Amino acid sequence: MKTDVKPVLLVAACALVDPDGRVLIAQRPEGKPLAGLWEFPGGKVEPGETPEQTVVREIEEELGLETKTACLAPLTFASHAYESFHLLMPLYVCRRFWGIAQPREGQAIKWVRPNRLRDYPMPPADDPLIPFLIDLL
Ligand SMILES: Nc1nc2c([nH]c(=O)n2[C@@H]2O[C@H](COP(=O)(O)OP(=O)(O)OP(=O)(O)O)[C@@H](O)[C@H]2O)c(=O)[nH]1
Repeated sequence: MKTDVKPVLLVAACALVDPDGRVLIAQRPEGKPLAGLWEFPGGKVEPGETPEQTVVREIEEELGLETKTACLAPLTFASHAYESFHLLMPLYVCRRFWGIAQPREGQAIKWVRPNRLRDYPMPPADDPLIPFLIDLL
């Protein structure tokens, strides 16, 4: 039997929740893997960072929003085998952030009710996360 060894990639992502209980999703720009799919803000955990620090940094870089690690609550995680790596992605929820979300990297963004998330094609790793957001919100 062939053993399938893939590197584990740690990515931290966050569901930003607005006062109406809507969640922010961003569309991956052209030219990136999985372009056109909608995803939660976040990115790869860089050496020396905690996953919470990654989320705080990425939200600032991608959306111009400020938050703090203490404002992130863990909700669930994705564990998904992609072709060349295995994604491990904690999903945090954040209701306390400052600023107005502005797409800073050419991506489209949308605030969406969790029960409408299925209207937006997301990466396969994200599908199992949606029921947790529906239950929470
Ligand atoms: N941020 C984010 N990434 C996700 C989600 N779902 C999912 O499968 N991913 C995967 O996790 C990885 C995120 O890495 P990233 O956004 O930092 O990396 P990237 O591919 O844009 O590359 P780069 O930023 O190094 O250019 C990608 O492979 C992406 O497809 C999600 O909901 N949010």
